[in-house]
Amino acid sequence: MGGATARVPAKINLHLGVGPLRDDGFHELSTLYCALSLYDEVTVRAADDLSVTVRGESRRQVPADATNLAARAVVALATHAGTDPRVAITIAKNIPVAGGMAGGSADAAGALVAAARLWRLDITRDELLAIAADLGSDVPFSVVGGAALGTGRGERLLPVLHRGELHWVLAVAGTGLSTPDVYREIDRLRARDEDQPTAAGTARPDPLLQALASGDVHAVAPLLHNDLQPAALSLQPMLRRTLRAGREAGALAGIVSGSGPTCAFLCADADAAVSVAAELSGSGVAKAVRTASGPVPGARLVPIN
Ligand SMILES: C[C@](O)(CO)[C@H](O)COP(=O)(O)OP(=O)(O)OC[C@H]1O[C@@H](n2ccc(N)nc2=O)[C@H](O)[C@@H]1O
Ligand SMILES: Nc1ncnc2c1ncn2[C@@H]1O[C@H](COP(=O)(O)OP(=O)(O)OP(=O)(O)O)[C@@H](O)[C@H]1O
Repeated sequence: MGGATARVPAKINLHLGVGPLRDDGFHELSTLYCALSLYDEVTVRAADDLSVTVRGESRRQVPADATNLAARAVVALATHAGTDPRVAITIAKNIPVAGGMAGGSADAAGALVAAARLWRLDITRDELLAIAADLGSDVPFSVVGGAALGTGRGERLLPVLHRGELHWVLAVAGTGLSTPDVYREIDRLRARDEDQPTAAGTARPDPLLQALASGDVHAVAPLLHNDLQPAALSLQPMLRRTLRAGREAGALAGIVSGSGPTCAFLCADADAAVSVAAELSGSGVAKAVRTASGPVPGARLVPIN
């Protein structure tokens, strides 16, 4: 029986502005997404039952049942298309789990793209993106990739101009953070300290957009911003040490990635990233240290040889 495989990148948010809590339980965002060269691979094959197999070091942290976001994606697509959803899904997991890098969203996006191919669906990009948005706020970006401005709850995307490649070091923490917990914590901190001088809210990050278009990493570095960082630091105070260690190791800037706890360090070039990664690895502040670059394209079918 045939199969299809999609390769999907992780993401970081170069800017994450969090506005007010909406009536539907989501926060209004203004975010600049960037896809990074750290990939999961999702394969779907026709089968007698819907099943999920996860491979990779972190496989035990990922549900291998119908609650897996990739399985939910396949069911949502099959329902939309009136197709039998029974496929065997295999996820080669490489993106940190519960790390703030949209790992589950990447797998959902990969499952959509691979299943659409397996079933030879005649589905428009907009239909696919609408299904993606129902699965999670980050899923449309995992489909699209590159660099994009996200508004609404993060699902409304506008591609942005970017020049050159940015080089990153990622410090992966030993314990994950739950995204809803981090949003709840920012609400708690905001209710406590009504004055939020550093919050970006829903303003568009124009200076960062210009810096990204110019391709000047030294202009980009001081403009990285994450409104969720105080909440992630409040829940995992050790991350302060990680951020300090990255800067001391020679990174131009460091931020918590999305809802954390992965910390992302922007470096001057690929050589600098290798040297920062080596130094961070020795400092013992992270469970794992990786290098990656971006922006890279979103979910793509892997050609079958
Ligand atoms: C932190 C980010 O990764 C930044 O890109 C995203 O905002 C999170 O996106 P995601 O993991 O796809 O999140 P979803 O699965 O859509 O939502 C999970 C939970 O996160 C919170 N959530 C998410 C997105 C948003 N704009 N406001 C929120 O408050 C809500 O409590 C929601 O129930
Ligand atoms: N395919 C999947 N991969 C990883 N986690 C999954 C998957 N499906 C369901 N989950 C569950 O979702 C939780 C969040 O995992 P995920 O790796 O997506 O977090 P995240 O990267 O912090 O998300 P985001 O950056 O989108 O907020 C995990 O604890 C896991 O139990």
